[in-house]
Amino acid sequence: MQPNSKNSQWLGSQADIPEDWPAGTVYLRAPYYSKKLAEDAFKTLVFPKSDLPSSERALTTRPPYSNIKISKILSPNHPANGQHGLFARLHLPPDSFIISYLGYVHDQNDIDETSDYDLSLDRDFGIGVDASRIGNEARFINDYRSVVTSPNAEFRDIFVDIGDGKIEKRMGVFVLSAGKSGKRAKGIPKGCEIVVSYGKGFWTERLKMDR
Ligand SMILES: C[S@@+](CC[C@H](N)C(=O)[O-])C[C@H]1O[C@@H](n2cnc3c(N)ncnc32)[C@H](O)[C@@H]1O
Repeated sequence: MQPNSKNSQWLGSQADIPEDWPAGTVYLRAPYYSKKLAEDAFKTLVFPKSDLPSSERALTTRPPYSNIKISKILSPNHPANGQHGLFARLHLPPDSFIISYLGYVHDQNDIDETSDYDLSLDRDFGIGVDASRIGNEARFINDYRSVVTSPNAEFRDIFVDIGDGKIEKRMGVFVLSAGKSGKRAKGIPKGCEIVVSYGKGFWTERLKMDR
């Protein structure tokens, strides 16, 4: 994998690579942009700080992430038994930011239809982030179905301050809010698995491919 003009700081130093990281998958510390990504699409993702709407807040985030841990699932009742999942290393309060989802940023002309790690980043430009071969800890987040009764985290747009006066739009993983009734006020307790909803569409496509 070679850097191109759209990429900087994408490869982690060896010191950043987390325990249990799979051999053969590249660990990223920033998104890796496809060289086929059109310039106008790229400019909607990386833009001057002065263009960030005043309603938005810029985050900073980089490894090592002390709040989470990749672990192998060793529970016969878990539908992803034998695979990995992402777990809270400490208590994660409601609405708190967990990590950004990093991977190969691509458009619809450059898509791996078989990937189970491709997350939509910008619907207008048809941009996705595919973490099947390159990514960070977020690629290990499982779907809540048949694991627990409901998700405890979700994806939200985030804006990251990447220095040099630039902002980068990414997908971030957040703990769900406490909810009106406060039933999620606990957030995610230490040791619990972080799970999202992939959406019914993920599983319908999966069933079609399995046929
Ligand atoms: C984005 S990956 C999640 C990380 C994956 N467990 C791993 O170790 O690489 C998505 C894949 O995880 C598995 N998976 C995630 N959630 C699942 C669930 N609720 N039930 C069954 N399989 C699940 C499926 O194999 C799915 O294709």
